[in-house]
Amino acid sequence: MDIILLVVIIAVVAVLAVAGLLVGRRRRQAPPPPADRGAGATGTTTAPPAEPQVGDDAATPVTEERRTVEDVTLPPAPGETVEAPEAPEIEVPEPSAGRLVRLRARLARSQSSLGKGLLTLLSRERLDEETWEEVEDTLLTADIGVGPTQELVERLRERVRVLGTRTPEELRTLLREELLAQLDPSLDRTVRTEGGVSVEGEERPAVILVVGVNGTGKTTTTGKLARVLVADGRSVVLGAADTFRAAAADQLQTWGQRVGARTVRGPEGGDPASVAYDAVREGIEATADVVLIDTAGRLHTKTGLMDELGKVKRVVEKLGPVGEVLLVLDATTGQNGLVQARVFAEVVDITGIALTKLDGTAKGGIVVAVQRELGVPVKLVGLGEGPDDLAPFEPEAFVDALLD
Ligand SMILES: Nc1nc2c(ncn2[C@@H]2O[C@H](COP(=O)(O)OP(=O)(O)OP(=O)(O)O)[C@@H](O)[C@H]2O)c(=O)[nH]1
Repeated sequence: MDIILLVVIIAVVAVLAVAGLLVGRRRRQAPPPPADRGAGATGTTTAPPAEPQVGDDAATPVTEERRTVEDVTLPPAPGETVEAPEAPEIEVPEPSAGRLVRLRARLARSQSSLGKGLLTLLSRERLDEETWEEVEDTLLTADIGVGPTQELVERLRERVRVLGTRTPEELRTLLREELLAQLDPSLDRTVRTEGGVSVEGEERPAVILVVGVNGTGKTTTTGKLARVLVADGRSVVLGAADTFRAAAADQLQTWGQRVGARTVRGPEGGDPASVAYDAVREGIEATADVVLIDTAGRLHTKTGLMDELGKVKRVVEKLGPVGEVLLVLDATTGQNGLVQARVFAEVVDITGIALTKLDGTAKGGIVVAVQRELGVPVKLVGLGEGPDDLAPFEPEAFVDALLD
């Protein structure tokens, strides 16, 4: 009998000890503060209580209001249609035709010292040596370059001499013609967006490589160009081959999303050529009209740049031809821009120039200088930070704005 009593006592003590241990462990696992549970439920009295979390103490009383079936989002019943989450609104950019005319006031403002300055000088009663020197200085200050300046001054002197007396109208016409001649209006300035054909004879989207030093507005220009192309009825795939900076890919993707263009990107620091290849493949699969590839220009040595851009081009050309290599130059950097242009031209065949930030400099003459330097036309000009502030370059509209 005594033994049975002893066994019962030992069993009771053991059960109590085990129960004590369990309760102690639970207490140590502090439950999360109520505010952390269920984002959005904080601060409101009507919000449904949060879902219980793993590790919550079942003994903690639920003091919040009970949720009703209306408060809980239930999974759809079989066959029930669910509304898709709202897609980001796609913008309809304005057509590219006539953009330069729209932006004319901006050009007139920034370049007035060139156009109006020249007109004022040429309207002087006596055109002596000193005045011609001032004409020359005005042209040089506007970064037209030494060769074109000498040519222009020579031609102006000759024509003014032949003209004799000059009316303001005659002077304007004369200056307009001579400035226009320096811009060479006969150059083909269309951005090449016709698709190509692969070596196997299959149709391919047009491929445009955008190159240039970082900070010139390259990524912004690629994004703006996507808008220009979409505005003109082309479907576009973007390739974020500037893999050095994740923010550049994010920036490009945002531009793309705004006009419904997909952006192909790779890991930060990944192989730019591989991103470019994937972008073109995506363009082929999606039967896009144009694949626009933003490349990196952060390379300090010419060999590095050559290796990288050369590789991007070679790899892309395995899929189809590259129709256009656009060099982005910042007009505000003046002669430095020309140095960059020279380096890039040695590395890759440039087919067109996009000159940015013309709204922020009086040095519009760089258009003439860079065309002369590379023998390649300026095809696009950037005239502001707005999404539609990139315009196809039209020499006539440009000169008219200078002389406004
Ligand atoms: N005023 C003006 N600003 C411009 C123009 N084009 C670009 N920008 C600005 O120039 C700055 C640099 O542009 P980005 O596109 O970031 O330059 P990036 O060359 O791609 O440089 P990374 O992003 O470092 O590769 C941005 O603030 C643009 O808004 C232009 O035509 N006019």
